[in-house]
Amino acid sequence: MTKKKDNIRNFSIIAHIDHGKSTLADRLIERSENISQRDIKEQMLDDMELEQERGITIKLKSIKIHYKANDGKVYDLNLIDTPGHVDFNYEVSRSLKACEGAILVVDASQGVEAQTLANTYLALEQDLEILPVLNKIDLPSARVDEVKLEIEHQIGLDTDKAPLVSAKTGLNIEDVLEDIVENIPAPEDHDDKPLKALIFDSYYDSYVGVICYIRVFEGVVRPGDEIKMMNTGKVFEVNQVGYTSRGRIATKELRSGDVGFIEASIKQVKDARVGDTITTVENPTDKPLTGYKEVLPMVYSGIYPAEGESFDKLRDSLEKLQVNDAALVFEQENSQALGVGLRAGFLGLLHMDIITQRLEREYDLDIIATAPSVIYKLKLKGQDNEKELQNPNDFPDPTEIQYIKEPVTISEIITPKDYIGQVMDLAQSRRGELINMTYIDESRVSIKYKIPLSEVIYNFFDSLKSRTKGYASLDYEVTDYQVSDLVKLDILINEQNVDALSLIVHRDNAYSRGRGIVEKLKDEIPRQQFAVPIQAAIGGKIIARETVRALRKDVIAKCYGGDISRKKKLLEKQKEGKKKMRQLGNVEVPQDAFLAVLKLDDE
Ligand SMILES: Nc1nc2c(ncn2[C@@H]2O[C@H](COP(=O)(O)OP(=O)(O)OP(=O)(O)O)[C@@H](O)[C@H]2O)c(=O)[nH]1
Repeated sequence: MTKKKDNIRNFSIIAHIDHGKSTLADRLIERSENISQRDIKEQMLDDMELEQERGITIKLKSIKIHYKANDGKVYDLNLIDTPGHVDFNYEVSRSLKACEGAILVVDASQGVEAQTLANTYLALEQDLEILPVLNKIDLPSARVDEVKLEIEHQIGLDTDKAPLVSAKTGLNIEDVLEDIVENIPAPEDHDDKPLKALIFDSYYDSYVGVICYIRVFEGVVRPGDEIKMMNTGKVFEVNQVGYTSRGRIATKELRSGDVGFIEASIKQVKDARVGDTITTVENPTDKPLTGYKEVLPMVYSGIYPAEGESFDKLRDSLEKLQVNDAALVFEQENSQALGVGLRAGFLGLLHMDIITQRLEREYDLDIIATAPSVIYKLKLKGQDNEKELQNPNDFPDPTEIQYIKEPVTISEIITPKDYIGQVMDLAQSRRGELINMTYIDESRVSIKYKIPLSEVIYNFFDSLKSRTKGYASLDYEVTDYQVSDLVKLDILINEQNVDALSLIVHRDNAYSRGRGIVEKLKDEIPRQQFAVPIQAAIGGKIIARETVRALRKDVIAKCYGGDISRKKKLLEKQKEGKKKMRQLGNVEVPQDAFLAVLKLDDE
């Protein structure tokens, strides 16, 4: 039998969003012997500013907790943080692979939700021991017994001994730590084998280069070792190894079973990709760990500097973000309407939102993002190969198309049964095909649909939330490509095609999308000296039209001598409108108009 590293436990915390994962992590870390209560920042594992504001976990990290258990022994508990959003599922799976077990946090007032299940499945795929914990038992709305039953019925986990905690007040936190020590398997001892370590996160630091967070499965790694990334083939010399606790703490080596970091003067995270296997050049292991995947962007959008901003600054800023984000890709593109910009690929809309917000906040840039598009597969007549298509402006002449395929998802929606009707309405309006519907308990159902990805990314989640008063949850995965009747929808302002507003849509939705957009633009575009027609068209055929009527003389002249505050208001309004205008031909269009197209809702 293989020897075990009996003083080590490697675990993650998994949960549905907002069920208290980060709060519980903080409480566990507080119990660590070498960190005093005072040093704990709120939400210690989520230390990026944006993460804190949005209350979500984006970057993975690990932290070592020294815990003296009831058996009198001191354990190294390595807590590995996982992001909580579907966009980052691959990273979640790599983090879980680094562990032997997972704490499944379930909010005792909310019960099992879509992501509770989805994350549990991810953990089961990695063969982890899963320990359920009921959180928020301090809430009057907590329904411990019911939620225990839900966990037993839906997930099949025994909840008899599940700790009942309040991460907020710290109640029963000790039970969780004891549960970890007793029930999560210790890692195996393979110190004598060649090095085999998994990168489960990598992060760029401007002083030391990329810091790789790793789990060593076999062998030992020390400073001075020449290491090789088995999937990318890159070779580096290790400068330092160690673990994270209050900060990064250097050690002389990391051995099998350990979780820690490696620094090796690596310049960009692309060279130390999440999921890659590290071995040594001198004594390499024969096979890399399984499950490595190069993360590929799912949605693309044009990112343009706003009026008065420099393109070079935009490109430099995105390059800086890319150093730390292997999933972010971009290339230059030109728009007639918006000039030189970049076409960037993202894992999903949240990822896109995070990047655009970071550009605005950390790099102080004003940008315009065009409507996100998924990646289509296109085959032209007389050609043998499919091509990828993600920019509406590359849409070919329809007569040349043999077929276009679009990515489709399996989407699981969990909702209270009172909202089944609304959910089905929504899914059907988004070209959803029902796969099945199962009752989770008397009050809630899980509904599975096959829905095109483009429909899921287009406000689906927000519409779902508003139709179900926030109760429904969503999880989706792209499973397939299917042939679809897609067209390019053009938007014309003052008879000129605005390429940055073009979209690829399903023919059945083209009319309503076109109508929605022209109506929205009519509200967004201020009156000019002349009437401005706004049209939506498919292949030159106009399908919707609105007109922004011409301005009547000076707006202020009318309230001459009148109420001064009203006059001020008007002026302010004009000024605000002026602030972010974009000249399209001879029409001034506010930048917000581009956003309006993105935010368009069908409610
Ligand atoms: N009443 C009560 N509130 C809690 C408890 N644990 C967490 N919360 C609150 O629930 C909210 C979500 O907690 P987080 O720890 O941020 O949840 P999370 O699961 O980490 O969320 P993500 O990182 O966004 O996935 C916060 O407002 C917490 O203060 C608890 O035991 N009782």
